[in-house]
Amino acid sequence: MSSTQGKPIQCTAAVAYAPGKPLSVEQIIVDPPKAHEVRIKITNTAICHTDAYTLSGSDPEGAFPCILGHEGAGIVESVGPDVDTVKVGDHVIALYTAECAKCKFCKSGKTNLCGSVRATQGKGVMPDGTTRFHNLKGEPLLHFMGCSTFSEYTVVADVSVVAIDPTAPLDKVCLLGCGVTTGYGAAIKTANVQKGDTVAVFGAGTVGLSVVQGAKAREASRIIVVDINDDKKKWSFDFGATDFVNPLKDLEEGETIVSKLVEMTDGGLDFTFDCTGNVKVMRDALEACHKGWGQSIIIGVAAAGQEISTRPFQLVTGRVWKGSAFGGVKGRSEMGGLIKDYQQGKLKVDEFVTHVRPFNEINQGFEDLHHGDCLRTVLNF
Ligand SMILES: NC(=O)C1=CN([C@@H]2O[C@H](COP(=O)(O)OP(=O)(O)OC[C@H]3O[C@@H](n4cnc5c(N)ncnc54)[C@H](OP(=O)(O)O)[C@@H]3O)[C@@H](O)[C@H]2O)C=CC1
Ligand SMILES: N[C@@H](CCC(=O)N[C@@H](CSC=O)C(=O)NCC(=O)O)C(=O)O
Ligand SMILES: [Zn+2]
Ligand SMILES: [Zn+2]
Repeated sequence: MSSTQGKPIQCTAAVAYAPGKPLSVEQIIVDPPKAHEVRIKITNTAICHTDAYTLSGSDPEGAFPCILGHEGAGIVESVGPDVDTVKVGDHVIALYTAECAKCKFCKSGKTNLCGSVRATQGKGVMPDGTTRFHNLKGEPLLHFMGCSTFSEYTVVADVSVVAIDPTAPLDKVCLLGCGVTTGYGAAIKTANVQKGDTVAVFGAGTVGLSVVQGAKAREASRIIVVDINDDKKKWSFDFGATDFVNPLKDLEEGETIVSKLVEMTDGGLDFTFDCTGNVKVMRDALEACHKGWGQSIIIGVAAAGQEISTRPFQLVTGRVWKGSAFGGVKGRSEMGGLIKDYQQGKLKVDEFVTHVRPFNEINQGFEDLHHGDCLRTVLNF
């Protein structure tokens, strides 16, 4: 039993008090876990583009003040009553896509989305409707995506955490909490890319490059990365791309990115993936699909008020628009397999860690995201 069990803990966290404002690195109080809750000592967290999106104020679910962060790993400090899936000392990854194994979604066998805690998660509270965080003035602080990994200690629902092999390095596998799993899973689960398929990936960030490595693992014949930043070219080839197209530089007069891709692949792609969150790119990605069967997978998160559009004829003629959350991966039952793939050298993770910073440099970590030389910044507590 830990000496802190059952007691509030004072620790460092980064509080998002208002959209568009830097995070405030300060001391907060983290209450003990209630029934079916787990308190985790976070050792490492990375910053995902989605954290920046919510902090910017573009997220319709964004509620402040809150503690952001959802790509984190750590060690269980204590558990509340009725928790039997993890125990004190377990090494864990927080899951923004819960898996309860009991709800209609989990039992359907058709989706990795779980209905057990999603409604309260979207409101920034624990399943009982309250928060476990407050600042030193006693003001409550909201949770985020059921994870809130930008705090040295966090409390999550027991369905939102998975124990992992303790030999896996937490400062690397924290990336399996979102970006790497999302892209890799989108290729191998949502799209289920097969040997010989042609694939185009729009946006060569951590998510897009993870799609690339999933497509490569499935032996896709052509993996074309489309990105507006030439600095992403080398990484694209390193992760398995066969071609790189920069639509700002590589198009002839009269050519569009759609016509270029259709021409490169004799009629269009078997699979395309949007990993940008830009709705115009989503349209291009759909329209670059092969007539009759091409599927376009939307992964990117678009700002509030944005909508996708295309001519319905694109769908009438057999192209399919799909979405993917957390790569279609069921976190509690499938994370162990991804960790094994990583440990056996089949899944690249370390290569995404381009920047490492102490936790108190978190605001500089958000700045890193805007630079072409950054895939992921990992923060150490
Ligand atoms: N559905 C899900 O489960 C998840 C969704 N996401 C979402 O996925 C998206 C990608 O995340 P992440 O990889 O972390 O983000 P990044 O910002 O690292 O990657 C996005 C990439 O797209 C490039 N890009 C921007 N605009 C265009 C364009 N018009 N055409 C081609 N490329 C473009 C960016 O270039 P530049 O660097 O020059 O801006 C960057 O290289 C985000 O929208 C994120 O919110 C993330 C995780 C899970
Ligand atoms: N809150 C946003 C929705 C954001 C979103 O689509 N999130 C992705 C994960 S992004 C991770 O970095 C997701 O999994 N969505 C499924 C879900 O249940 O949230 C909004 O309201 O637009
Ligand atoms: Zn994310
Ligand atoms: Zn469920």
